[in-house]
Amino acid sequence: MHSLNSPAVDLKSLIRTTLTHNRVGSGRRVIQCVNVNSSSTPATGVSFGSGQVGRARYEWQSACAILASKVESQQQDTEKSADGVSVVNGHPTLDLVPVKDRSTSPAALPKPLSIADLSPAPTHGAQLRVAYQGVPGAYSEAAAGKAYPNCEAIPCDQFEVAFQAVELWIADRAVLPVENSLGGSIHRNYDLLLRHRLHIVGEVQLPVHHCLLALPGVRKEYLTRVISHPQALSQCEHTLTKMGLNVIREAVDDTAGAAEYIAINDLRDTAAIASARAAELYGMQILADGIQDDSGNVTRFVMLAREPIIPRNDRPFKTSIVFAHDKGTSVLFKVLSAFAFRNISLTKIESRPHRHRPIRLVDDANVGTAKHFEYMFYVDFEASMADVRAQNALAEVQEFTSFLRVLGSYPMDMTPWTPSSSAAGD
Ligand SMILES: O=C(O)C(=O)Cc1ccccc1
Repeated sequence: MHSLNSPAVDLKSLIRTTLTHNRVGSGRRVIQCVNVNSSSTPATGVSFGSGQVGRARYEWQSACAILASKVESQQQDTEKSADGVSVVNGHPTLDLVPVKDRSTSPAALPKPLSIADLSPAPTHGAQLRVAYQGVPGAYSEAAAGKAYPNCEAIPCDQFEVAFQAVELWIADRAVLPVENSLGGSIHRNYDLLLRHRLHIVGEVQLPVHHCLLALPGVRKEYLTRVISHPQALSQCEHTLTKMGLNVIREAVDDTAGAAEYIAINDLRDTAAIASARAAELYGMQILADGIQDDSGNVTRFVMLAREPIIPRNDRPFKTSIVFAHDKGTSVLFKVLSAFAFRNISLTKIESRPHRHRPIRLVDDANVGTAKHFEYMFYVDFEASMADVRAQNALAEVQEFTSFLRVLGSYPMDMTPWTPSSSAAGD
């Protein structure tokens, strides 16, 4: 997949370049941020609701982080309860800054945060800072606005950067798309949830209404290429074919970034699949509106924070867990029955290859060697960790599993259902 906003970078080596790890005094590990980009143009965050509140990137870079063991995320830690600091989520309204109030020049829009910006913010006001992957006009930005209407949305060039922005206190929350009703799970983001130590503190479901965008004056017949986020491409696949477009599809990091790329490079043979807001921001025309294959196209995002919220029982909650077992998948039935016996509904189950032990070899002298795949299972269920049924179910699950972690217990998005209209006519 191409990254349009920045050249392809090896994140690990960038982290090594940007952050020097020292030991001080007692042997405590110190992560020292090096100002690698002090001459760069300041990046400002998009503010929802209350107008633009700029925050200069060089301000962030002026301070150094002393954050013991916060950067290197550890995998496979067992967390069996969720308690801590309260965070509110799930506000129903979307309150974006009107595009006409802002400059429409791409150069005036906030630049996505990159790994070079990962030094901590100075003390800040009450406005919540929410990191998302993409550039302004991305659906993740809209999800941030739905979850936290008055937040300052901070664009990041990679998901990894959005996670680290929260871990390093540059942002208070990260918003992460995890699944789509048409395209399915965004697998990479499940892996990131496991690799990092952030907690899921909320979810929002966003109806996604895709448009086909091109530069002004470009006609469909001129197009040879359509670029977008892989999820957006797959959500519009049938409609693109029905439209008779003879184009190659190319995956890029985010939808709005695709529009920005076309605008910056004056590409007259390329269209982007992105939001109407991205069209306005980057001066693109909408060639076709509502090109998702299904009008009920909805993406689920989760909000992440450094601390879990205190689970409650007075409104619908969901809990997300991940578990593994070292003796294959036979444990799955037992785990699922722990929920079934307590009448707890599962809303989602996903399996991902076990990163450290993807294959288990079982030798049978007579017939050869069986190669079993090993998995991490992600399960969402409809109960709060404050609910004794959920506590008992997890106590039982713990008996069967070699690894169990509660990713978060958080309020369900209960906003009314408003499907977006689609060109597919279904
Ligand atoms: O690329 C974006 O705009 C995103 O936020 C990711 C995405 C892509 C397609 C549907 C929903 C979210």
